Amino acid sequence: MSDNTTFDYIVIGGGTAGALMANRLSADRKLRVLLIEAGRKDDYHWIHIPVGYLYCIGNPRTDWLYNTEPDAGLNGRALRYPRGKTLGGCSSINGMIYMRGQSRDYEQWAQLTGDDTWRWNEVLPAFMKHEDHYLGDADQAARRDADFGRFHGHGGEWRVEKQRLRWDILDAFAQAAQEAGIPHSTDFNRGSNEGVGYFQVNQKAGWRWNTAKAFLRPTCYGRPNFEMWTSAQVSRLLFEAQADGTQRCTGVQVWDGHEMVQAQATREVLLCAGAIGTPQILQLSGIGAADLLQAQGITPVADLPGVGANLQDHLQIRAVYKINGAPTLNVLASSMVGKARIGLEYLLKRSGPMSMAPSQLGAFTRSSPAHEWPNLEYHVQPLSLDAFGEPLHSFPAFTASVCNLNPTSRGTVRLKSPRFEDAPAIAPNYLSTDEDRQVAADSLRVTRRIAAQPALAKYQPQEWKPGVQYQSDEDLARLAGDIATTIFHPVGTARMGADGDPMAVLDSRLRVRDGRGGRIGGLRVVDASVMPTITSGNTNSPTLMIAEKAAGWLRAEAGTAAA
Ligand SMILES: Cc1cc2nc3c(=O)[nH]c(=O)nc-3n(C[C@H](O)[C@H](O)[C@H](O)COP(=O)(O)OP(=O)(O)OC[C@H]3O[C@@H](n4cnc5c(N)ncnc54)[C@H](O)[C@@H]3O)c2cc1C
Repeated sequence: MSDNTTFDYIVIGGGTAGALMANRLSADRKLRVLLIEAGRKDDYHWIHIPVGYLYCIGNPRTDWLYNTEPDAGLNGRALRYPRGKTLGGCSSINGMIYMRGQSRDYEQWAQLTGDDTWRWNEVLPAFMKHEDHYLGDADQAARRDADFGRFHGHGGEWRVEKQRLRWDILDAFAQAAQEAGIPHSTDFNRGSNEGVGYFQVNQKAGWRWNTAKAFLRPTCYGRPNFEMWTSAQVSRLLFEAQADGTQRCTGVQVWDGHEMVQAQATREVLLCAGAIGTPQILQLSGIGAADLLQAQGITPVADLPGVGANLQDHLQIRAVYKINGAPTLNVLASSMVGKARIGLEYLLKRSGPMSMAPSQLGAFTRSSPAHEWPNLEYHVQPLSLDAFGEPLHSFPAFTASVCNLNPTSRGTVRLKSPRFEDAPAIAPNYLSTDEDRQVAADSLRVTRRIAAQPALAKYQPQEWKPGVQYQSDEDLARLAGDIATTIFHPVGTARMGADGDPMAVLDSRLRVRDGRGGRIGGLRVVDASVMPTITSGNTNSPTLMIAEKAAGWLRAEAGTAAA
């Protein structure tokens, strides 16, 4: 920590969005940038070996170890709710799937905010700016199609690769999905992700590619205008009343593990603490629903009921099929010999199950013909278990996990106490609308239709969960509540929205509103919490896109856009 604790920008959270923000802002040597991360550096081997997510989730070295409140839609179950607590944030423990969502998601954001900057054609360049797609590599020229350059970037920091392993059972599932009418897809990232195919992943040569490696390590660490505090948790924001009666965020208060310290920002504080951390910090700082704050003894700075509301997540319903005659991880990893073979393959070739993203095969389709766009995403895995953190089953099986991409259920993140050390109450309220329960039941029927196709017949799939005896809408929705879990995509808890929208926490340029029609100066939120609606896919790369756009605006405002 340097003696001078005054910076141009302070970035709170060195996760997905925060790492990119810190990189882009500190690229201008005239700007002093401080990055504050509650977790430690990402120098832990299981972060970098792809299969290591199994050992990072539930591990205090890398995970905040949150749990949800008991959830009525899940028949009273509470879920483990992992969030990355290390440099790279969730990108250090996530499933590495590279997915932008669907063009309609961004058209909807533009409509909800009244700002065309969020339209698909306007966000596409921000996705591409930091992309380093393997098909752009010189030796891949023959494999590119004519449209590749319209949709993909090369030479940026964010590496996208194809996976390094395939499984017979997943190939058969892909074939069965096509027999059930889902087209084959080689690229889920061109605006419509409809189809079935292997996911592309954020890996480089068989290692996880997190945002710390992409945006911090090669560049920021060597910049004299960049400072980073790790194991440092922001406890609240600092404000000063201005002569015109408005409030300005002037800095942060930080617990450095020994004492409370402060840092000041002359330009802006960027809140990039994620969909749980960001509403928690805002509420601790007096920005939130006034009644909630007062109940915790916190003096409101801005009465914004949208802070911590609008929590949206994808709920994955994990149907398990026992099979015969194909290798699955359940069996391969059950013996010492199998484990040794897996280890050796990774050591020698950086391939095999240790290089495996948790889900390799994906599919996007509709729960019923009434849906104009695909509203379901499949993550198909050559393994099965009762719950993450539990051992693999001893019998050969695959899991066809399906999630509703556009849930209408909304949850909350609310302080339980005014102490920054205490986790907030996370209540996703899964399956709390009739529409979501109907989609859950219909999605399990789509899974059954795929499993019944000829391509899978030779493996004799038997539905182990939820079980063929359950057929009615009511049974299937209830059973979904038993076998479903988060797919780790909380968003929307400090959402942007148009002027006059009482639940909008931010304007469309991510500035924090003051609850009286104005803005709080010097403060923006830049992370997954800003999304008004969840994207129709995995949420990491959309969060990077948001940060790329915000960084562009800040650099333009600082007069250094071209630097
Ligand atoms: C297990 C798992 C699997 C996933 N799989 C995928 C996938 O395959 N593909 C995909 O696209 N998405 C996936 N996601 C989701 C995706 O990773 C997230 O949506 C994305 O990383 C969110 O980025 P963020 O910047 O909003 O937050 P984060 O990446 O969570 O960053 C927030 C950072 O802020 C820090 N922080 C929080 N509070 C404080 C504080 N008070 N003081 C200082 N620092 C603080 C945190 O420690 C963290 O480093 C997954 C997520 C998880 C957890």
